Amino acid sequence: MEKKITVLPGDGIGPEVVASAVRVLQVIGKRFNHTFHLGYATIGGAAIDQHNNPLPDETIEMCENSDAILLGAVGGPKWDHNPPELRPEKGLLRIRKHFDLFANLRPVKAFPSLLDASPLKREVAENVDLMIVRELTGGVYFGEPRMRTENGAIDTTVYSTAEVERIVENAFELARLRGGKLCSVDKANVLETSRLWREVVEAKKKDYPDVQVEHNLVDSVAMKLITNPCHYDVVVTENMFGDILSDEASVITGSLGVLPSASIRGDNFGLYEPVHGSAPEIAGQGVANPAATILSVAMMLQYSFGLKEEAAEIERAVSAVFDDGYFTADLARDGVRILSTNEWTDKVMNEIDTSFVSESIMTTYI
Ligand SMILES: NC(=O)c1ccc[n+]([C@@H]2O[C@H](COP(=O)([O-])OP(=O)(O)OC[C@H]3O[C@@H](n4cnc5c(N)ncnc54)[C@H](O)[C@@H]3O)[C@@H](O)[C@H]2O)c1
Ligand SMILES: CC(C)[C@H](C(=O)O)[C@@H](O)C(=O)O
Ligand SMILES: [Mg+2]
Repeated sequence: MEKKITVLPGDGIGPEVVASAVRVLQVIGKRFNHTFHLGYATIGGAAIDQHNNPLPDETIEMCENSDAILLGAVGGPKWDHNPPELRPEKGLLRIRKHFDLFANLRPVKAFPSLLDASPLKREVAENVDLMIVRELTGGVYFGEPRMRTENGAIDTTVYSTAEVERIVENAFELARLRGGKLCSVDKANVLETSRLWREVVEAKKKDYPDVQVEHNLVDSVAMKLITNPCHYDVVVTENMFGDILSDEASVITGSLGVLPSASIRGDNFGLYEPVHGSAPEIAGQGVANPAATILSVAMMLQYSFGLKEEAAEIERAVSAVFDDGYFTADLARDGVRILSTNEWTDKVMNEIDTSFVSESIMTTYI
């Protein structure tokens, strides 16, 4: 198979974890005989510095000519006081909106060898296997008006019925393929958009008699996700609730550094990025955990390219390296071996192919 991937390293630890994920992609390409053509472009703070624009036109153009996008992370203190249109995060929001990537899948799976790194008791965290389906192109992130007023500020949560229907449908389909359980999360006791959300879920559930549905308020889910995470299979929710709940859910696994994500829209195209951010305080030190970005590549292989065996091989390799007792600093505890980002990536590559990679399978286009 031959595919074009646009790589957007971004800011902070973004370039470090993306470099690791690209190396793992190379070794997979070699072992399974695929050619991945990579084109690099800027986004976020790096793009502001070079082009005075967090999402330059040339980046959009390269992505439009690709089969998938791999992104690191954006943001950092350097740009925190920029005007809203010149913030790194604006580039991320724009690329999601431009490509209509409305479904953000954030799987949360406990790796057995990481359980001791979780602040939760082993019996609470083990066997967790849930999927947060976060609506990604609507809600308060994009609603108008948004502005400063004379005596305050305004943000607006907006959802159309169609926007809710498509994400809810997506979640029902996933629940059908997984454990058959769907928890819809809202704040229907307060918000009008949440009451619409609940109505849409109720209407759609007639088409999915095989899926068991519950509605829960977001504040209560924030608590139950920690006290009883095994209860959940698919969790579907609006943009901001999904953002918050997914970072919260990462503590179950031991580190935010292991949570991948896929942002998709119903065809094969998608953007793949770790759930975490640019972690500026550890950037440039070679200590970041690349697992989330490597696992995001696995999601790309599965969702955009239909390469299930290759995706499973990456997941197996990551798990095996943890099982062998190798971790990055975010997962440090007594009795484990701490490796740098690159050393840990080497271990994963070795798991996949002991002879590593030939540069010839990689070509840079554009
Ligand atoms: N998708 C994205 O690009 C994205 C997501 C979240 C935050 N951000 C941006 O990142 C910047 C920093 O935000 P933050 O500190 O709130 O969140 P963050 O996710 O960058 O970091 C939160 C904590 O987790 C740690 N961490 C995160 N990823 C890690 C990894 N791979 N390995 C080891 N430790 C890791 C960090 O060191 C920090 O302690 C902000 O500018 C924010 O806007 C970007
Ligand atoms: C950086 C920020 C805009 C982004 C979001 O809130 O969606 C991040 O937190 C994420 O989870 O991808
Ligand atoms: Mg977030």
